Amino acid sequence: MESWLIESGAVGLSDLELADFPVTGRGVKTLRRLKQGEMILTIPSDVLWSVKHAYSDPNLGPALRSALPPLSVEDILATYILFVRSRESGYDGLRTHVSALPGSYSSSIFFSEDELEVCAGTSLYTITKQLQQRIEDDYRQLAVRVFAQHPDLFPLDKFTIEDYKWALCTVWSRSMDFTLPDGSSIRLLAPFADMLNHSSEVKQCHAYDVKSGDLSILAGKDYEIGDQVYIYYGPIPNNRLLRLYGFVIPDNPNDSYDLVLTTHPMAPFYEQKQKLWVSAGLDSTTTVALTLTDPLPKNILRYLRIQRADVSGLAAITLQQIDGRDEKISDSNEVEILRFLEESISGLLNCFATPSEKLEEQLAEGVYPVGCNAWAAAHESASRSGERKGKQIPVRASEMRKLRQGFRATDVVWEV
Ligand SMILES: C[S@@+](CC[C@H](N)C(=O)[O-])C[C@H]1O[C@@H](n2cnc3c(N)ncnc32)[C@H](O)[C@@H]1O
Repeated sequence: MESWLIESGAVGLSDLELADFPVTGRGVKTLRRLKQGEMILTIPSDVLWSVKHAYSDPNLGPALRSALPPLSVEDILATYILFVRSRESGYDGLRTHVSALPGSYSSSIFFSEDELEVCAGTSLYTITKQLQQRIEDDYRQLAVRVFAQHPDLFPLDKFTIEDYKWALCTVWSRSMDFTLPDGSSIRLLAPFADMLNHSSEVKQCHAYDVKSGDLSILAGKDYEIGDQVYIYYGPIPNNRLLRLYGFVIPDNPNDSYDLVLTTHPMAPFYEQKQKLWVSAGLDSTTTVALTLTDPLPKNILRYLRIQRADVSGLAAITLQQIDGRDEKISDSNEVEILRFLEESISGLLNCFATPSEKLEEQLAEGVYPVGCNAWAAAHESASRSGERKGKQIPVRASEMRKLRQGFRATDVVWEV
C-alpha cells in the first residue's frame, strides 16, 4: 500500500510506519521528531475513496447512478469497498488498501446476545438493536435495487449481509467527514491516514484541501521518535464510540445519554404540535444528549411543554402570547411534564439489567477480560450508572406498571 501511495504522490510516508501498540492496536509510529502543527502526511485526492470517485468509476458508476432513489453516502462507499474487494484484477492500488483493512470489527452490532445483555437498559443496547434491524432492511433494499440488477458486477457470494456489515463498519470507523465552504459535506476514506488512532490529547489535526482535494494530517502535538501519532475523532461519547468504532474510553469526559423524545402521530393535535416543534427548532422526534454537566437540557422542557399542551395552551403559543420555548405554558402543564419526567427517568433507571454497583464490582474483579466486548459493554453501562447515582427516585408499583406496559399516545417514549 505504501509504495502505491508514494507513486501516487503521497507525501510524508518515509517518516511514518505502521506498528502495533498496546490498547489501541495497530497504529502509526513516527520515525522522526515532530513539532506540533507541522504537516506530516498528505494523501492525494486521486487515491481517496469518495462518492465522486465511486460515481466516476467506469464499471461501478453507472450501476450506482441507476439506483432510484439515490443511495446514501454510507451505502455508496460500502458498495465501492466491497466492489473493489471482489475484483480479481484491476484496482491494484485500492486493493492493497482493502487487504490492509481489519478482517473483522468489534462494533456493538457484532456483539453476541450475551455480550449485549451486559448493557441492557443503556441507549447503546437500544440503538444497537435498532441498528441491527435497520442494517437488515437497508441490505435487503440494496440487494434488490442494485446488487440483483447487476449480478456480473456484484456476485452475490461476495455481497452477503455479513460482507455489507463489514463494509459499513469500515466506513463508520475509518471515514472522515468535512464541511465544505458552501455548507455541503464530504465523507472520504484516506488510505494510510485511516490507520491513525484516536487520542483526546490532540485536537482536530486532519484537514481537507478543497482546492486540491488532498487530505492532510498535521502533528497534533510534539512527538519523539517511536511515538504513536494520533488524530482526534471528535468529542464522542462511549456509546457512539462502541457502536461506530468498537472501543470505549474509560471515564470518557464526553459521555452522554442520547434521549429520544417522540410522539405518536395519532396523539391529539399532532399536526399543530408538529408545527410548533419545528418553529421551536425541534421535531416530532427529537434526540437530546444528557450529560453530567447538563443533565436536563432546555430542549427537553421545550419539547414536553408543547407535547403536553392542551387546547388553550396550544392557542396561546400559536398566537405567541406565550413563548413555549423558555416560558412555562401554565402551572398545570409544568407540573404534568415534571411529574412525567420524574416517572420516566425512574422507569429508565429501573430498566438497567445489572445494577451499577454490581457492574463496577465485576469490572474491578476482572470478571470481563480487559478490552473484550463484554468489558466494553460493562463500561458503557457502568458509566450511565455513574450518571444516575444518587438520583434514584422512588416510584410506586402502579406507576412502574404503567411505564412498563407501554405509553399512551401522547407519552414520551424514551428510546434511541
Ligand atoms: C481509523 S481506524 C485506526 C486504525 C486501526 N487501529 C487499524 O488497525 O486499522 C479506527 C479503529 O482503531 C481502533 N482505535 C482507534 N483509536 C483507539 C483508541 N484510542 N483506543 C482503542 N482503539 C482505538 C478502533 O478499533 C477503531 O475502530
